[in-house]
Amino acid sequence: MAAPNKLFLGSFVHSKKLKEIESLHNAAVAVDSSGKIVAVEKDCSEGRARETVLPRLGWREDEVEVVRAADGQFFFPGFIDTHIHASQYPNVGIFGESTLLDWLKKYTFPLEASLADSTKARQVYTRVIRKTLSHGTTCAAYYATIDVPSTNLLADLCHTAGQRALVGRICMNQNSPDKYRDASVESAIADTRANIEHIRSIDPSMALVRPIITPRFAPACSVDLMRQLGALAKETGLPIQTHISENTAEIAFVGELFPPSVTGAADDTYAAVYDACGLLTERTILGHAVHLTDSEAELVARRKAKISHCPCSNSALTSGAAPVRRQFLDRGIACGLGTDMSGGYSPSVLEAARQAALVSRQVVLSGTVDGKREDGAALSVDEVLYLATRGGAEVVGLADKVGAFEVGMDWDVQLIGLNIVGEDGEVINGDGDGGDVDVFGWESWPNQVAKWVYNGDDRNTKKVWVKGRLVHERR
Ligand SMILES: O=c1[nH]c(=O)c2nc[nH]c2[nH]1
Repeated sequence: MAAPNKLFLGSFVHSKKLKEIESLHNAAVAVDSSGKIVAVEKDCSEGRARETVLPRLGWREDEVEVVRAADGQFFFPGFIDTHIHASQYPNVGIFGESTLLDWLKKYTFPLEASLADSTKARQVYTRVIRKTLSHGTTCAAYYATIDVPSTNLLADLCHTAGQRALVGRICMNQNSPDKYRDASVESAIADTRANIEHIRSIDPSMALVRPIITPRFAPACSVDLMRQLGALAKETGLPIQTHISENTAEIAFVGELFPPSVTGAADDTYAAVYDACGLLTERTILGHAVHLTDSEAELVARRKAKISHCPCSNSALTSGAAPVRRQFLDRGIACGLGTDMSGGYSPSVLEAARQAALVSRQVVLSGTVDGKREDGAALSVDEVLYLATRGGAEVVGLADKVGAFEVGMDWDVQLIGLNIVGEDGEVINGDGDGGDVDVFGWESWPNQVAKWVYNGDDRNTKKVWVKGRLVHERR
């Protein structure tokens, strides 16, 4: 049976631009049976919506499902996690004192290798999808593992659960454990193609799930492998995801492994290595980019590659504080947020937004970076929410499809609920499960949203839809 047309009523909050959040109250948004927004009406009561909007759309009242945001609730675009390792979820919060290269060896490679067990993979991936949806993540750029069947399974599970996803089979053929690496460049390419074919078979129009070419990071890939993956991306037009300049030891290792004589690059910088291999494209998502030099950032901007800022992980693994404004935003580089679970300790993009705001203040406090003052580095609530939604949409190549309430976009949305505190100090609305965000009634809308950003969690995410389909409801 076709999904019904839907009419959403109440308050809507979304980013218009990087520095501008818009709140619409007493508004109506109509969503057709394919999940597309077909009308956005400001100052529109339910009665007016029924009298004018529905007839204009040719919709019969009795065929329309009406969803109302109650007092203390508002609709907000779904979050986009631009960098998340689905396979690492069981390790979330487990990183000890390690930094990137020893963390990979001690915690990460053994866990990823173990997911070749299909029972374990199903258990972990099912949980990851449920968990991220419950935190309002409507779209995720997932790294899986090198194993084809379980990576295919992740794609299947996203498709069934209704989560929009980019799913990547990891490629790594050097500086990796003997039992967890691609046997050859040929097998890595063949396995990547097999994963691409599988995803095309379950979602031929890539409406929900699409493949993404995934060289893990330069140290784990030979030049030949990176070049062939660059060629595959060109041949297929598919996006690419990888890591760049996360940690200073990693960057030094890249310099040792890939001198210009090996890559043919102009220099031995990390970005130049990827560029020489055809991996720096306008469809490339670069995770981290904490320590890019100015000339690397300029190269990234020229190639129109995108950046996933992963503040939780950058702090947890002591990688550094990325100067987001100076290096990315001021250069016009598209930037979104990544949880980078389990380098990051949380599956929540809201947590990543909060940490992006806090880490940006650490960048200010650091005074100077490379002799440059960082006074303007602090990111506002409006800016981190932009990165979590519209910025992320641009990073994953869906800027015209998701991230805001605009006619023509898909209804990928979360319903947020906050506690309203009555005169007796008790919460007077909701289901008694409203989390930590208490609203007293005198806060402006921007301040209510700020309270959600700094104190909210999955208890505030009451419902989640992707392409108009309800994919999570908090019980
Ligand atoms: O945060 C990270 N997580 C990883 O799994 C990884 N692999 C390479 N570089 C990485 N960084």
